[in-house]
Amino acid sequence: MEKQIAVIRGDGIGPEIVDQALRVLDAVAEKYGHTFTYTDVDMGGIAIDKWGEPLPAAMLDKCLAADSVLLGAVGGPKWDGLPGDKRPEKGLLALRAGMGLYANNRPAKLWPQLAAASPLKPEIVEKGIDFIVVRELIGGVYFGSHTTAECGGEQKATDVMSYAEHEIERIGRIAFETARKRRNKVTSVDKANVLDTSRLWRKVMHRLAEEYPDVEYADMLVDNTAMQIVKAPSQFDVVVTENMFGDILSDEASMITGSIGMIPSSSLGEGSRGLYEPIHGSAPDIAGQNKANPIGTILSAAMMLKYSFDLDEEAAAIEAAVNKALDAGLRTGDMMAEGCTLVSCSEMGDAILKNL
Ligand SMILES: NC(=O)c1ccc[n+]([C@@H]2O[C@H](COP(=O)([O-])OP(=O)(O)OC[C@H]3O[C@@H](n4cnc5c(N)ncnc54)[C@H](O)[C@@H]3O)[C@@H](O)[C@H]2O)c1
Ligand SMILES: CC(C)[C@H](C(=O)O)[C@@H](O)C(=O)O
Ligand SMILES: [Mg+2]
Repeated sequence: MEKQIAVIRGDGIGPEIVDQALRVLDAVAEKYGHTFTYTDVDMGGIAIDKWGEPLPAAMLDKCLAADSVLLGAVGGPKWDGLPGDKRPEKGLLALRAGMGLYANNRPAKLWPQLAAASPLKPEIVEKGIDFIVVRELIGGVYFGSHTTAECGGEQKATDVMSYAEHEIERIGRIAFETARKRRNKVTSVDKANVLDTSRLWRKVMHRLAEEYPDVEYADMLVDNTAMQIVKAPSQFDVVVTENMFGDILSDEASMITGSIGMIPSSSLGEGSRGLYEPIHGSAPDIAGQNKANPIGTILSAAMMLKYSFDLDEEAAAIEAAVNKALDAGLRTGDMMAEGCTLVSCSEMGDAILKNL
């Protein structure tokens, strides 16, 4: 199979972790007789420095012309002072919207080897942590208008949150279909006791739940969900929610599985082309030190093989190679535990490559 992949290394630890994922993709290509070619795309802080904007139109075009897109992470303190529409993160939002990627799939699955790295009590961990946050990705407050204006002698800032029924329905369908392939349970998370967007969200989800009578359905308020994720995570199978709630809950969900550095994600729209990225950020505190955990990015590459290219066996081979590295007790600093061996980002890459 021949595939062309747009590669966005981005900022901070982005280049380090993406390089490890590309080594793994190359090894898979060689082993299974595929050809993967890569097109470099500048996005985020590096694009601001080079081109004056976080996602130049030509860079979005490169992504739209590719079969899929692999991303490290963007952002960092260097660009923090910039206005909202000029920041590196704006490039990421423009990319997601420009590619029409409304469905962000963020698995929170505990690798048994990392049970000791979870901050939860062992009796909670033992019950199992294996759920998916299905996050709406191109609507809500992220994409409403953002303004700051003078008002009565002080500044007033406004961010508008809105959702149309069709935006809720399409992500809801993804959640119900995903649940059918898993344990048949959807928890829809909202703030319907306060927000109109959430009341509409709930109405549309209830309509869909009637279409999927075989799927167990529950509503949950977002504050309670934040609490339930640490108290009893085994109750969740598919958690579907709007953009900002999904951003926050997926970081929380990642941490109970041991480390945010382990969690991959896929972002998909109508076609097979997707954006694959770890859920964490550019980790400026450890950037350039070869310390970052590359596994979230490597597993994102595996998700790309599976969801965009239908290469299930190849994706499973990558997951098995990661599993072996964890079995051997290799850990980057973020998930280090007693009795394990501390390795660098590239050494983790070496081990996963060897296991392939
Ligand atoms: N998708 C993205 O590109 C993305 C996602 C989240 C944050 N960001 C941006 O990243 C910058 C830093 O954000 P932040 O510090 O709030 O979040 P972060 O996820 O970058 O880091 C939070 C903490 O987790 C650690 N961490 C994250 N990924 C790790 C990995 N792979 N291995 C080991 N440790 C890891 C970091 O060292 C840090 O202590 C900000 O500019 C933010 O906007 C980008
Ligand atoms: C960097 C930021 C815009 C982004 C988001 O909020 O979606 C990040 O936190 C993520 O989780 O991918
Ligand atoms: Mg986030």
